[in-house]
Amino acid sequence: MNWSEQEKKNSALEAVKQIKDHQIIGLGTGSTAFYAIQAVGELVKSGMSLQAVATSVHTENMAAELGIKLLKPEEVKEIDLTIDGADEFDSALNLIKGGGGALFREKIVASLSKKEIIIADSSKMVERLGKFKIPVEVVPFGLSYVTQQLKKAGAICYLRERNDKVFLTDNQNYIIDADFGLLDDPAALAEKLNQIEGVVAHGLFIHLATQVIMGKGDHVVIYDGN
Ligand SMILES: O=C[C@H](O)[C@H](O)[C@H](O)COP(=O)(O)O
Repeated sequence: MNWSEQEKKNSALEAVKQIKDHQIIGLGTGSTAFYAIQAVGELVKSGMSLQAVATSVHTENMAAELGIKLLKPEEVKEIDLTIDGADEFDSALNLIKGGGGALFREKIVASLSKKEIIIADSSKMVERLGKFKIPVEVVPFGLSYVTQQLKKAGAICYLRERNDKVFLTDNQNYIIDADFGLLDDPAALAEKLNQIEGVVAHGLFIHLATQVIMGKGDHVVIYDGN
């Protein structure tokens, strides 16, 4: 296992230690969340009674294979603890998420969660957010309008593709990867993006993370939010 995979795994295993019996757990999406989902599967196998809400179809499938009992978000009032990855985080624990396209469900699950733990390898920590383009999920009907509005706001826009086809999210929407450069004020930009009709969700997660657990070499560093 290379160093970044080891950091991902260490951060995931550290986060999973916070899970208690009978909790409802939010399961993230991506290559870091993968290790956490595996570890939750182990806890269930060892006899813990856990239920989970998944943030993507991919995670849903993985959890089902591991025998983790799944709930739909509409069936829960709140989630005790969510463990998810991020593409970037800063010292205020603001995040960019959505590299895998799961941002909308991830944001709903994060918003339902009493505790949102972000797990990451050390490459994800940045001084200023924005090197990673901001994923913006858009209803196909609104593509042209939203693209124009993002450009007006200063972004260079890339419609996400996969295998030479337009990428579709689990919600059958498109993703525009919006390059705003390095951000001076992520919260202000998040507010601006929230105002655009046709935007389902964007990848700026402001004040949603309770804690970031970052793998660094062979240990982990824990950052707590305010
Ligand atoms: O849509 C995907 C999610 O936001 C992921 O949590 C994020 O892209 C980080 O993924 P990874 O752990 O694979 O770097």
